[in-house]
Amino acid sequence: MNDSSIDVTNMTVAFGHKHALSSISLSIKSGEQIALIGPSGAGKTTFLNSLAALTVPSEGEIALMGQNVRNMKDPKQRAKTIGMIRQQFDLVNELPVLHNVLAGRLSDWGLLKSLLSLVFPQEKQVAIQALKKVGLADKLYTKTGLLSGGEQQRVAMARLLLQNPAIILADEPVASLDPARSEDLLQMLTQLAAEGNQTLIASLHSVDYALTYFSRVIALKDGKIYFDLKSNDITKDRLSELYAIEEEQNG
Ligand SMILES: Nc1ncnc2c1ncn2[C@@H]1O[C@H](COP(=O)(O)OP(=O)(O)OP(=O)(O)O)[C@@H](O)[C@H]1O
Repeated sequence: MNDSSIDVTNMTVAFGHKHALSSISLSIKSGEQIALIGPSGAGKTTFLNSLAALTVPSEGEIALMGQNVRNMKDPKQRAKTIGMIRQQFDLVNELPVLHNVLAGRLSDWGLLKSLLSLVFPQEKQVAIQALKKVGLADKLYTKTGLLSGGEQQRVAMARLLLQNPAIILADEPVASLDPARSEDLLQMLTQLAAEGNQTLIASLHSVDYALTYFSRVIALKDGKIYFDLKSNDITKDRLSELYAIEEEQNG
């Protein structure tokens, strides 16, 4: 049975006196696709970073595939469990596209073999297949830094295909893309995750994209869950309340 579930219990993340997240509890089943929305500063990035073990909660527990994240020390196991696409893509600009995609195998192979892997034809074929899937087969040997933002995002997705984690986290994956490319990327990301039976959580600033591409939407506000609903059940009023700018009460 392919388990890629997530269970968060009473998670609080504090930065000094500031509570970026307060007592968050939720469960996500294997294969669910979830959009994370909410105003700036609501805690979306902090939530994703906590699942990826990049931020350590001050209280509470996170279980990925039934295992406590705190005990997941082995980088190989972590890479098989969680993969993250971030706004800055984390690609090496000086290297060709193909090398960046093969870096998806880094945790399996170590740096040297990943870089040398181009001499192993079958590994190269796997990377080429991934690049074909994201529509970049003609850019194998292009220097990654010369690609547009949208193309670089696709390289990051191809790398994720090679890493093949059980859970995919995407932090504002379309932030730097125009509307057509944003739709294209979200379509591809949700389709690839569905094909791989991977759990997907993507934070998005666009409510339209959240409602179009995701069946469940979790809204954060001031570090708390504001709502956790099926897309079909979300009303305009709830969204207006979520994004309302609260006036400072003076005097
Ligand atoms: N390393 C940090 N140190 C101190 N405060 C932080 C740190 N990281 C986040 N915060 C604070 O925690 C809160 C949540 O930030 P977070 O980046 O998670 O929000 P977000 O919902 O992702 O925002 P945005 O949509 O603007 O990216 C904010 O008030 C932010 O200033």
